Amino acid sequence: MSASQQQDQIQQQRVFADKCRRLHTYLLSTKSLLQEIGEYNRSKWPVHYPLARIARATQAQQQAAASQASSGLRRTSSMINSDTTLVDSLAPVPLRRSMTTDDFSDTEVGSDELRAGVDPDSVGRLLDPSDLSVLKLDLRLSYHSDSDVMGSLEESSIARLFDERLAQCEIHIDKLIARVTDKSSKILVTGDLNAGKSTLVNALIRNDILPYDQQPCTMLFCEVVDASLNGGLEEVHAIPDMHTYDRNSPSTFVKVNIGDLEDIVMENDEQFQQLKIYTKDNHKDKESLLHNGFVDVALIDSPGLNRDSLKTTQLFARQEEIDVVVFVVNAENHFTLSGQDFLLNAGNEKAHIFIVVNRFDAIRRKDRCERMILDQIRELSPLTYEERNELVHFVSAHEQLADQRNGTSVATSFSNMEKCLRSFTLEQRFKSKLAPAQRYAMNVLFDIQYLAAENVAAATKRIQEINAALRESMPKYENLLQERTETSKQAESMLDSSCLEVRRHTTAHLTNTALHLQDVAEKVSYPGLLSLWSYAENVLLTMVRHLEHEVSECDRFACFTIQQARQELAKFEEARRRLEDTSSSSRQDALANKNSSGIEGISAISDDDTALLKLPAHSSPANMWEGDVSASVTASQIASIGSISNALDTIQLELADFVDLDFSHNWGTLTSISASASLTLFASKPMASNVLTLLKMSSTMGANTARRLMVATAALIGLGSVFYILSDMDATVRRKLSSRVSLMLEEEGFVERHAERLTTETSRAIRPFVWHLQHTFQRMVEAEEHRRADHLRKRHVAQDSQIYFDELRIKAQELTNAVRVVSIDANGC
Ligand SMILES: Nc1nc2c(ncn2[C@@H]2O[C@H](COP(=O)(O)OP(=O)(O)OP(=O)(O)O)[C@@H](O)[C@H]2O)c(=O)[nH]1
Repeated sequence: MSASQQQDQIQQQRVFADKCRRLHTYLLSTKSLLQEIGEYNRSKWPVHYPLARIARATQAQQQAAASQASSGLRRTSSMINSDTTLVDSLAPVPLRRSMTTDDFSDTEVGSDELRAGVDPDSVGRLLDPSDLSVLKLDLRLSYHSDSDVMGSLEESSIARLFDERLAQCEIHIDKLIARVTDKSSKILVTGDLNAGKSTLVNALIRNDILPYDQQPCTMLFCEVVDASLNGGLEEVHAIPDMHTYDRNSPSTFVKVNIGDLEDIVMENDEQFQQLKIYTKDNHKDKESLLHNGFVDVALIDSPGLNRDSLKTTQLFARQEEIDVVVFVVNAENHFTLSGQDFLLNAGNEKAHIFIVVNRFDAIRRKDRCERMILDQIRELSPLTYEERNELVHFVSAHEQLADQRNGTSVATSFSNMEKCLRSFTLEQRFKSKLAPAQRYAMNVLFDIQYLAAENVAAATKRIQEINAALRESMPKYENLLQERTETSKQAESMLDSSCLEVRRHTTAHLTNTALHLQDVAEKVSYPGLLSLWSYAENVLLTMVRHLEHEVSECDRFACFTIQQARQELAKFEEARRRLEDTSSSSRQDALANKNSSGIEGISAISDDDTALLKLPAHSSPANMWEGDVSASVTASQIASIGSISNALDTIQLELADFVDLDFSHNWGTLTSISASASLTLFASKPMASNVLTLLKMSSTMGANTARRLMVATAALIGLGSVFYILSDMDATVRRKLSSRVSLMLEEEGFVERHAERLTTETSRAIRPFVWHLQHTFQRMVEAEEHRRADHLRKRHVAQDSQIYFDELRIKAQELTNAVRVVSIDANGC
């Protein structure tokens, strides 16, 4: 190698190291974007995922694939079929069509639309559902049944699935980071059983170390590395767990004698995951793969593809850590179905595969074989076919080994293959090592842009919907406030007027009753002087009964007033219910519309609100408005009347109730009883003046005459008085008792007490209805306010999300451009 060539290689390694560093940084940034989105998805805004559109696109893709499969190439072997789901989920998703044509070559990724970020046209392209790749949710179980099933998935379930997908992407990025930072290159040698993989590895390192046989023999992965990586010691380490393996820690592996290698390779019973073989490359010059002076290379010999499904799955899983895939084809068999399937899947991440068609020595018509295999490669890996001169080689590893043993020169075809492989591994390390990481990062970043644009649109739509809902509900809210104020005022005023009416009626009615008690007593028949005592008792009882009756009358009036007030309040309640029904039905209509438009967030609020509108049990007595209010009022009034009756019962008949010396109240009666002229004369004057008149007369008539006259007069007066008293006895009883009862009622505040009692009862009977009305209105207002506050809160979240996703889209765009530039200035590195 000339000095200038060496300079070139050093320069290339420097550029490569710089690319690794930059890509490493961008992968970390991409990962932190994913973490940020995950956090946002979990805590603030469930990422809106265009599920239905993606389902439709997926179905279309599946149909297209099915029709392609039925008309053309079969993709899967029977052995792979059982693991398709697992394999698909492990394999990275292919880059979008526009990005796969040239594997990030300058001409392809440097397209104007990508350079400029996402312009309106490219947003249109990004919004194509089929464009979502890495972050596409794995919902194939639902796809085949019905796309509507996917539409029925709840937002929260999708958010959870999306979160899991993000976590998977982060893990994959971690592996890519490990790969980018890994200074060594790993070459996986794979292919069908008995294709000659082990023989090829031996030939490549000029060392007959790996066992080979006509029968299938390689049972586990054998990684061959230069002994210099083990302090120059040639050793074989059998490793049970690759994650814990450390060559300096003997507990993490079992050292195997090289002589026992064949046994362990052929009969591994799943005890070991891998063999690490530290050996010497017997190349004489610096053309050696393992020993190239620039980078540590590992050659990994793998079990045959169609060995068993577990091994095949492991092989697919290992692709992430593999830089170069050398696919060994048996020239006698061409590509088997499992080989075809492997190439198709490997192409998802590695656009270029290094293909070695081995056992070419056994082929008689070589040109025909070559043509047929190249035709297959064109179908399976077009990019590899495009570079077939460098990437497809027809060799005989077996002959090569024999030549080495014999010390004869290496066949041209084989040495050409070695040169190309070295070049592919060393000089095109970007393609083999960095491009998969770059491709994956680009896919993730495109997906982020796509989802960010989707979410900006979803947030904008939600803001518009919330604004419309707020606008629409504003007049209703104002109307509700007005209705509440007016109804409350009217209900209060009805309560006050009812109480006032009852008080006024009770006061007037009972005052009048107390004034006319004597009239009531007159209705009691007088049985005569001999039954005077029982007459007095009857009079008293009649007055009490009358009083009770009149109080009852007042109570009935109060009941009637309460009923009327309740009926009026029931009308208010009816109007309120109508208002409530109208607003809830219009809200349900709005909800139905919103749900059909796919915005589920609002429905969640409204369910809460409906619950709020329901009154608590204690505030909404069952059939409150249907009950008979009179019952409760009557119950209380009886107790009150009882207390009034008891007071009257304390009145005892007294002698004074039967005698009334005050004649002034009924002179007419007295006149009729004293028929005599003298008495008429006396009766027309006060007693004192009568006596004076008598004294004057005595001076003119003489003393004896006057004395006789006076005695006669006195006797007459006495007799008249007695007669008068006896004949006026019933009136006296009525008069005296009525005045005593009146006096007692006055003293007890009979009228005021009943007026107060009935006013209180009326208030107590009506007040709950007023409260209920006010309370239910208040609940309606609160529910509406809660709904409005919730709308505002959701709008705030949507506004934040709008800004967040817009910024996220820009960040992802910038990062996409930065990641893309890593390959633009590749300059052949
Ligand atoms: N004629 C011919 N035979 C070859 C060639 N390469 C390998 N063989 C033979 O093919 C048989 C299988 O070779 P291996 O290297 O064990 O094949 P393999 O792909 O590693 O086999 P498994 O690991 O079991 O899948 C052996 O007998 C080899 O000698 C070749 O180029 N020409």
